[in-house]
Amino acid sequence: MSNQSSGKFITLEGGEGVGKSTNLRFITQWLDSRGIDYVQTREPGGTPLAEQLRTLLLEKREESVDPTAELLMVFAARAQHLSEVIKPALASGKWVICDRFTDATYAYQGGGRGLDRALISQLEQTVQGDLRPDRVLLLDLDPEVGLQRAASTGEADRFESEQSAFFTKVRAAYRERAAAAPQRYAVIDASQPLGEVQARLAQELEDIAGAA
Ligand SMILES: Nc1ncnc2c1ncn2[C@@H]1O[C@H](COP(=O)(O)OP(=O)(O)OP(=O)(O)O)[C@@H](O)[C@H]1O
Ligand SMILES: Cc1cn([C@H]2C[C@H](O)[C@@H](COP(=O)(O)O)O2)c(=O)[nH]c1=O
Repeated sequence: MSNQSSGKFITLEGGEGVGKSTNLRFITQWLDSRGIDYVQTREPGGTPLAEQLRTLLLEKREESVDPTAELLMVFAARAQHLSEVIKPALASGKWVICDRFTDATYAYQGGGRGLDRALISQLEQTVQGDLRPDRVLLLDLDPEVGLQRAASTGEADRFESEQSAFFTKVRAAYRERAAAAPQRYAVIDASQPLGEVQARLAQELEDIAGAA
């Protein structure tokens, strides 16, 4: 079930370097041009506490991070983000544009780390109840190309430093989820020139805005 308020909950997903930041700017310009009231946020993060958890999750460290510990940190940040930011915004009728959400958990912790999807689903239900994004905009790209693009934007974090097999599994998990619920996912070929990616995003936004 999607959210019950008048606001729309849109998430932007994909592997590393697929163009999320670039396209988030396009999405917020589109919303501004329509006079739609929105909150732009991200995961992990979006509140001071959740941003601290983000730093802990992304920074490279000597100690290896237990996958279940990683999973619980992601959901701890999400619980805080939902109660402080996402739910209040949706309840007040705003759109929420979130850079990653629980699909990233299924992709990175489920696909990449190999954690049990049933455990993720249990935590999802506990933390979110029935709240799910109205539409997931999935930027799909060969991870090799994405990592090359990401390399141009700064030093690799703990996730970006994973082996290529990890990102192959992340991409497969995203695509699998999208194929299982095509009405909720827009899979956008992010290898296309930016203008074409953004034309497709605009179509999706029109469609979401037109939906009841
Ligand atoms: N469709 C595209 N074609 C070619 N280059 C692109 C395209 N989209 C984005 N880029 C470029 O790829 C690089 C990474 O883009 P961006 O920072 O938006 O990705 P990101 O998904 O937010 O990355 P990260 O995972 O590092 O946060 C930037 O230099 C951007 O200009
Ligand atoms: C929400 C979420 C995120 N991650 C990972 C995926 C990325 O490598 C980083 C976030 O950085 P970016 O700036 O969005 O690229 O966190 C994760 O592993 N699990 C999650 O649920």
